[in-house]
Amino acid sequence: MEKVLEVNNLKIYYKTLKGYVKAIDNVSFYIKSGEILGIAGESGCGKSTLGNGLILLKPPMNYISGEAKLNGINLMTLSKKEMRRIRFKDISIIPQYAMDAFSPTKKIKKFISDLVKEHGINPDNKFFEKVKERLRLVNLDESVLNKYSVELSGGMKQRMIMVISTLLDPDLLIADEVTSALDVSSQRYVCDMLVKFRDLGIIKSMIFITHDVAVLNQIADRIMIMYAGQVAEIGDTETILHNPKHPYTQALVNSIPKSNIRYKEKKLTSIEGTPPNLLNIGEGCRFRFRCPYATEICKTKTPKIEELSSDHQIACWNWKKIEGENNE
Ligand SMILES: Nc1ncnc2c1ncn2[C@@H]1O[C@H](COP(=O)(O)OP(=O)(O)OP(=O)(O)O)[C@@H](O)[C@H]1O
Repeated sequence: MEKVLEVNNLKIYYKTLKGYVKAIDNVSFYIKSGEILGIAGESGCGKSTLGNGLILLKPPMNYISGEAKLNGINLMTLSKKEMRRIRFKDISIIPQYAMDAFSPTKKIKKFISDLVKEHGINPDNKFFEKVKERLRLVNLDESVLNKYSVELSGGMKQRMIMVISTLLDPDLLIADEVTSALDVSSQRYVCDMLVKFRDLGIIKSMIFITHDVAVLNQIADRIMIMYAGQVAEIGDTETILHNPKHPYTQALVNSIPKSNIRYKEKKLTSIEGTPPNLLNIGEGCRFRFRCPYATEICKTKTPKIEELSSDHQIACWNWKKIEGENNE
């Protein structure tokens, strides 16, 4: 099994005047070649810090320890120059709010030309033939190249961004909240397109970040659930969405409106409380303040990642007890 990305005990903190915000705190996971890993969790759990940190570690982000190896090379210790060579080509990101990144004063063609020139690529006719081929793939007419971004709809812009971010066929694409500003049918289209990009080998693998765990049913092979800067549970999509073991994953999945129940009729079971402040946060399970199953050990010791199978990991002291109670 070829691992495109291997993250081990990664810690990325924000340095602030009051201390460290422990946004990524001892996070480990991997992504196999050809795989789409969904990352979900509430706002502030560290999803974007993880995605952005893999691409560009910039202040106040501080790399503390651990590793994130892309094809065996630890991204965390690369120089700025080395990272610039890899970015866009080997690892690429569609950042949150990417749609706002287009310049209003540049036509799309000029925007693309300037971008690729920064990465040492000559935007000649041959290059634009490839761009047009990719545009056809996402059902965009090549005339969009001569338009300004304001002339494109939200869905068109998102498709344009998918094309641009994958132009150099990166091994790993990080898609951060790419569906959150879209209506349901555009969401589905974007997911289908990204899967197609993977199936065609344009990208090898992908991290798909979202606050909406339900979307992952359409796109992810495996899912990593994060809570307050740490991993709560990782498993294949079927397990996470239909047989989760961590109480946080269970609460998150229970809050998904079921498709056979009309939204208004379904009383959503929201998770009471809010995530903890990550500033100088200490030991103990970070979910304990909201967890109905928390016990003494949860207050003092951070749960270790336990391997239920090679593809299913969980960080909860009490998952077996919870399972026993649920089965009673
Ligand atoms: N520049 C910063 N300085 C200090 N703390 C920050 C900074 N950016 C983010 N944080 C904190 O880091 C933690 C993780 O934030 P992050 O944006 O990665 O979460 P997220 O899951 O992507 O949330 P969202 O979906 O709202 O972007 C949060 O506690 C957040 O307040």
